[in-house]
Amino acid sequence: MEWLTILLCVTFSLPLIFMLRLHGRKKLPPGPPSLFFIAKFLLPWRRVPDIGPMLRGLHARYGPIISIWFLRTFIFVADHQLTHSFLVKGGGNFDDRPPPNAIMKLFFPRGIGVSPYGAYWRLVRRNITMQVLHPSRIRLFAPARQRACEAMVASLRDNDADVITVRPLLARSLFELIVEMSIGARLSREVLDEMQAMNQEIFLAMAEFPVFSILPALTMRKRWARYVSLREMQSEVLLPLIRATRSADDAPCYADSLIKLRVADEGDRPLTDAEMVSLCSEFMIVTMDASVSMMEWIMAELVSHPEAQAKVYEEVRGKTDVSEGEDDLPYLRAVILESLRLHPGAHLILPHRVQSDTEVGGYMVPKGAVINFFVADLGLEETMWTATQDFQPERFLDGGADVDMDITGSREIKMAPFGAGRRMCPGYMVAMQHAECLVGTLVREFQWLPLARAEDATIVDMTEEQASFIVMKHNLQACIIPRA
Ligand code: HEM
Repeated sequence: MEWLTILLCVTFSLPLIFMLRLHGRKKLPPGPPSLFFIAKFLLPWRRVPDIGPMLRGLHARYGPIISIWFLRTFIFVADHQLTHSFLVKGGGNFDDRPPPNAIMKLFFPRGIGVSPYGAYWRLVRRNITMQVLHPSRIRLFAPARQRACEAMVASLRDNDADVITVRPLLARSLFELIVEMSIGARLSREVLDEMQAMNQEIFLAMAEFPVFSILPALTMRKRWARYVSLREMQSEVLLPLIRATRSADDAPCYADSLIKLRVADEGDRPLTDAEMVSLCSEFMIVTMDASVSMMEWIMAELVSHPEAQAKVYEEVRGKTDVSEGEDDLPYLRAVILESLRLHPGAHLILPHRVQSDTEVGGYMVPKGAVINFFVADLGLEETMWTATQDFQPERFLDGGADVDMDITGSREIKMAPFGAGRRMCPGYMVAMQHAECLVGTLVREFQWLPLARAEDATIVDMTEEQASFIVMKHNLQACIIPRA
């Protein structure tokens, strides 16, 4: 039944789409015919992230900026300078977001990431930046980081398994930390398990096949009903935690700031329950997988490169608190940057929407168009980097070619794992600090070795898989030796 509905929707949309594509074709960037795109991308088994690898081929054929018509103009950009022109030099013209798809609207209806450019977005963005992610606030969570690291090390010491699977270990420690930062609670293992499972289900829903997110009530009735009940559960679990009374001795958490926030433009009203649940779950769900994937790749590179691991160890040994953001771990910071260059997380950053007609690179970029930035290959571009395939953290250290690389891209974009411009990820500093803290602790306490396989005892399988992020196809497994 679901199949029949999809087929009918697509069939009846085709003539209209084709006519609309012809209209307005003149000055747009080149691109494949809409029909080709629909036939390839809107197949029922496609998932949202599948568009990344498809775009690589389209850019190779049509150039660094392409357009595709599907109910509106979609522009795809895969070039350092053009990305900089849009996101950094473009003023406010590209800082809007398109309306969220049905799944994002259900789970995060008033999240920062999906909010259109305007007063509400400025309010909630300023709030998270100043009240939670500002370095002075991050410092207050040092005890929480310490607890998460100690629990992680204890779980490894108590574990007598020969082989450690790294991802779930990192995911649990980071989740404990993120929960404490967002709702100020230290939850039991059972509650954390339940919340992690629920969040994972919501996260996977975000990558559903695009047609499902266009017409969910028609195309995926059963699944949609499940998602609606998940959203209800999400509110039931989170609201009491957000509204709970917290001790004045604890660091002020995200929920505290949301309760105090007032929307001045709307009669100075407080945030609604739905808004607070949206914002807290955005903090807990959307950011988790990106951070865990980043750390798993970093660990994989360190297991593959024992000489780099030894240098990280030299830096962190003897430090009780690894990384309090004092720039005192230059080599580990360089390892993180090098890993992000090679494994940038996602093919595309979040979509932006054009606010007024503009000409860029000789092409018309019309008002209302949705612009996507294909950032996955920026770190491998041979015109920008040397030895692109090699793992060389030294490039980011004194004397290295990229010592001045600016991850915010304000001067120049060389890689953009966190986006750039006014809608750049506000959590980039905390994400890197958490990586320093967790990875640094793992290396301080244990030596990490590849699995001893008969064929080659030094190889880690770095094959990528396109999930919601670019993840390791085979979760990193390693052997550990406690450091003396
Ligand atoms: C490795 C971890 C992370 C990666 C790779 C990442 C990446 C990104 C990217 C690419 C964007 C879109 C930028 C754009 O549209 O130009 C974004 C947006 C965002 N990120 Fe992150 N992020 C990470 C961790 C975090 C963390 C830890 C937080 C918060 C605690 C966070 C909060 C946000 C928010 C709220 C937005 C929406 C910004 C807006 O639309 O104004 N992220 N992130």
